[in-house]
Amino acid sequence: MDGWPVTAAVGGLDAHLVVERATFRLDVRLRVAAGEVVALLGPNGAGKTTALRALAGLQPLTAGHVTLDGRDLDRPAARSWTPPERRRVGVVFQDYLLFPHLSAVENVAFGPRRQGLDRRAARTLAREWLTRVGLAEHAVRRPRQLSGGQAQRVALARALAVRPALVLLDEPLAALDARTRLDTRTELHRHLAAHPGAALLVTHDPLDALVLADRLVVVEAGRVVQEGDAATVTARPRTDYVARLVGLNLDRGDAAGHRVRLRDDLTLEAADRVRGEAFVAFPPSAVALHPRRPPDGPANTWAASVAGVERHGDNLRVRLDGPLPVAADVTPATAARLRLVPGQPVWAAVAPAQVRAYPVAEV
Ligand SMILES: Nc1ncnc2c1ncn2[C@@H]1O[C@H](COP(=O)(O)OP(=O)(O)OP(=O)(O)O)[C@@H](O)[C@H]1O
Repeated sequence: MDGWPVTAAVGGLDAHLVVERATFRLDVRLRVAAGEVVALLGPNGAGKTTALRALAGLQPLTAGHVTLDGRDLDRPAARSWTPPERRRVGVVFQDYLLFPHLSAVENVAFGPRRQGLDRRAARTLAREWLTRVGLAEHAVRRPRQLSGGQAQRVALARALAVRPALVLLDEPLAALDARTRLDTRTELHRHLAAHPGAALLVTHDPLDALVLADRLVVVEAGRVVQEGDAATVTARPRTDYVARLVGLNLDRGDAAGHRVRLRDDLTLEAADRVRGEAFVAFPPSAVALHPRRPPDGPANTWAASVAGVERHGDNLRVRLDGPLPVAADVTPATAARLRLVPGQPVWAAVAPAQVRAYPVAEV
């Protein structure tokens, strides 16, 4: 028993997804309110696809439940199970985009037809949806006569045309080139914002998550490691994966007031006052590099060596070895002046005002 009330999800998704495999266990609780867009993020193999497949009904649960608008779709303990085609769930999956032998309008009309609409009404509805996604003039084309971006829009129209209580999108923009991706992202945002049901989106791209989602849920190794609105998750990462995703350096130590002791030989001064176990996070742009120990006081400086240098926008990103393995962003001029080559010893400094500290225990 997972102890969640059966009726909790009136108007949205309430799920406790437990899927056991030989070498992997997914155990994730998810709630998505009607009208809310949630992004599911995580590294390769974290269980994102397994979670989407379980919600769609393509992967039965081992335990837990999927409850949509107050109705159980899967609850092994009660032997309750609804097959995929009877779930009010629309999917936009990479390996399941469109029926290749049907035209765009037939693809979109397929779901409404199966829901009982007659042929003419289903086609009218499908044409309305194609107009809505800007593809009215492509209605009779087959999927192979469409560009990747157009096929993606038809797939979205097909998913939304059945008025799903939940729409699931698996990396909806991954296959698109940069320009198409930008336009499609903007359009997708408009359609998801207008969708009255719940929406769950899997992505590797933090930008997609920030633009499209109201809330982020991060999974690693089958578990939720962090969730919250974009502002909180990006400002207060709680795992290395999330820190990399949002581009921050992250470490943890023991805090007393503004001081956080990370190692015996390294204490950082932070902008925030915390007590007990704490994370510290700061951006690579806050780390200054010096050839020698900076003269103006020992606060937040440490000796390091250059592990590697890579391009990062207009600047260079320097990976440092030493007591604090962090990244520092420097201008090409600074890199040249410091002769930053692998193995080079440097001094790193970070201003206390730029170091955020927050408790490890979630409040
Ligand atoms: N059919 C399967 N049989 C057994 N194990 C599987 C199967 N499909 C996936 N797995 C395992 O389940 C785990 C989760 O895989 P899943 O595809 O859900 O991850 P993901 O987060 O979607 O990853 P990616 O970002 O790489 O798509 C992995 O360890 C994977 O190896």
